[in-house]
Amino acid sequence: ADPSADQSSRLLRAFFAARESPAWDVTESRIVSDDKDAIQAAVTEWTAVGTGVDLVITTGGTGFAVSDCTPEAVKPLLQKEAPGLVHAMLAASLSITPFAMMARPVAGVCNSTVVITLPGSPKGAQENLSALIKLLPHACIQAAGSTSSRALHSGGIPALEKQAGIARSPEGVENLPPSVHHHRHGHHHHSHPHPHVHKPPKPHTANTLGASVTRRHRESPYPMLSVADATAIITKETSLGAIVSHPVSAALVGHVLAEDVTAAESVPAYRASIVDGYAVLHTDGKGIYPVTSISHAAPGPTAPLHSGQIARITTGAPLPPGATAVVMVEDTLIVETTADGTEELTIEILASDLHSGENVREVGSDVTAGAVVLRTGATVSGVGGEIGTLASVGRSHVKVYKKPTVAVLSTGDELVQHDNDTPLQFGQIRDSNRPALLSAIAAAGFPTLDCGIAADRPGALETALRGALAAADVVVTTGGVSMGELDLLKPILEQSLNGTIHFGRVAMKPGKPTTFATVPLGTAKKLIFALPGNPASALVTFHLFMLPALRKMLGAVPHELPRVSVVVEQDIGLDSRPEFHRAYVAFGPADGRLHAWSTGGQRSSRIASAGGANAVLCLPARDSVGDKRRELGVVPSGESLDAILWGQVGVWTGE
Ligand SMILES: Nc1nc2c(c(=O)[nH]1)N[C@H]1C(S)=C(S)[C@@H](COP(=O)(O)OP(=O)(O)OC[C@H]3O[C@@H](n4cnc5c(N)ncnc54)[C@H](O)[C@@H]3O)O[C@H]1N2
Ligand code: MOO
Ligand SMILES: [Mg+2]
Repeated sequence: ADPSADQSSRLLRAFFAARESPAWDVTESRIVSDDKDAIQAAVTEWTAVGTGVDLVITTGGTGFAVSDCTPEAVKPLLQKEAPGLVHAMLAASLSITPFAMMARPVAGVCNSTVVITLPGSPKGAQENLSALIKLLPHACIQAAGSTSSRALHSGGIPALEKQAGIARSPEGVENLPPSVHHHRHGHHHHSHPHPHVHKPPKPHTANTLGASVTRRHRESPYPMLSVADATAIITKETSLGAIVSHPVSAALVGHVLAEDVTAAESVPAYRASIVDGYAVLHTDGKGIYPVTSISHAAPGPTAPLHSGQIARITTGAPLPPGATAVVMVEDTLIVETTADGTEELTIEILASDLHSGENVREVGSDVTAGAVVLRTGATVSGVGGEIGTLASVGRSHVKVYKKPTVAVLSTGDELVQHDNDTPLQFGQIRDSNRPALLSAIAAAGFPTLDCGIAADRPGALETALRGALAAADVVVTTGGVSMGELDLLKPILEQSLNGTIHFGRVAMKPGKPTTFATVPLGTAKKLIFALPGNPASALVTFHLFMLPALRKMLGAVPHELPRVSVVVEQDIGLDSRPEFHRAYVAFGPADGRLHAWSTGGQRSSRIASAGGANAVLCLPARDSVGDKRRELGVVPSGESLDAILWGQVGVWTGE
């Protein structure tokens, strides 16, 4: 009777408008009288084949009053009834009020559209809808006949079934006959203006390749993941590299062993002297003895030693057979030389209480043949200990996990090679991401492949990506993953490369549009990190997401970068997103703690914020912290924060 009194419709529209990821688009609402034919006419129109409406909800007319006839009107239109939805609504309402016993909702599918009858009371309607809302995206996708994440870019049903749910079917409005199309966007109940009357119609495709800019998404269809969830997905999708045989050489450094290494031979392989001095029979004791032979650390036979004789010997040289101990030269005196004074003839042994084996390295006393000297999972460090151990037991090759080769591709028409010496044209910038990432990846020990710059055109991007995928195990791109009409990475990954986008947005600063995908290629599954174009965002997300994944492929345990507690030496401002604030971390000898300083302006375009940084401070979102920090909007100087280390910590010299 009075449309302005329609509370339920307003509340339900607000309910849908408040939901993001997935977003719902309420395209039309209408008031009809409690008349079975009028109700059926409206529902039939909206659920007709080809309209693309995913969901029709009614509110009102579900009770016991004489005029209540909504269930009677809707039920015969349903080709499939959904008693489960009805059950969920009733259960939710019954937990709130016993009057729910008198509700008579129906729910089901008509053509490709889900239809639900809600009660008329604003509160009841919202309670019932809340009970179903999590499941509705999935229900709509099923009803629309699409189950694949690929529909995201091909027709408007969002990815990730469990989270999805834009109120559209794959047919999309563009396929409608003109009359219906006109109706969908032209006909509105007079007192219920179209909710998007001030905006162009919502697009039904996310940067569909070849579609015009007017059809791009105005809200990202990708759910916003937490950093932890995004990390977990990457870890799950990342597998150990293949096991390969690698020469024991400097190039082995940084690899992780894929076998237990046993010693094929004993070290030492002969009884060797630990000191420079004289080999003796320990039972002979103090006294003057003739030097009857000489043993140097060199291959070759050594004459046997008998009681009453001694042999001059150097460190590491083989003991003459029969010798049982070695006396250091410092514990002897020279008694007699040859006439020309160049050779020793007799020596006085001053040491007493010699025991058998004194100053002797027995066979296998450093390493016994057959013993394990290095275990699977050991990292061959640059310290040299592992290479030295492998060399000492005679290994020429060892099994390791293959290091992934990483291809680096920059995208963007504005980019020029950094060392191009012609002056920049208006609108050009130098490509800083590629040299920065190539260096960071190489410094972390991974082989790299420079794939240059790809233009912001689907064909060029696809060709560049295919080349990178064919040549490398992991591909990293920068740019083209946000909301611009030339942000083409996501649609190309899905539509052209048959890839799966595992996530396309992360709740973090910088790095919000960080995208992670896998692409099947033959029997292999290649990883693609499509990082944001902003230079600081690219470096932060590389260290946070990609470097740990590369380390996992390598076999490193743990594969995460070290996380430590630091004392901040300045107030550090908090953002509404969890932030990774570039910082310099140094050890303070005075208090034995790690201290941190900001690298200055943190805007994601400012690559200098990563200059001098050896860590990022892990700042919680402002709203998530305790009262004091929230009020101040800062973590005050002197307080502690977690930091993720990117490089070696410095030492605080007090300056
Ligand atoms: N409407 C919205 N706009 C933007 C959003 C958003 O959520 N809604 N997110 C912003 C955030 S956050 C970031 S980060 C960027 C990400 O942008 P893209 O990944 O799409 O990258 P581009 O648009 O291609 O470039 C962004 C920026 O970075 C510069 N760039 C790109 N490549 C390089 C390179 N190799 N070396 C140096 N600089 C590079 C480029 O010129 C742009 O200035 O989107 C925001 N927008
Ligand atoms: O996430 Mo963006 O990386 O803030 O600039
Ligand atoms: Mg962009």
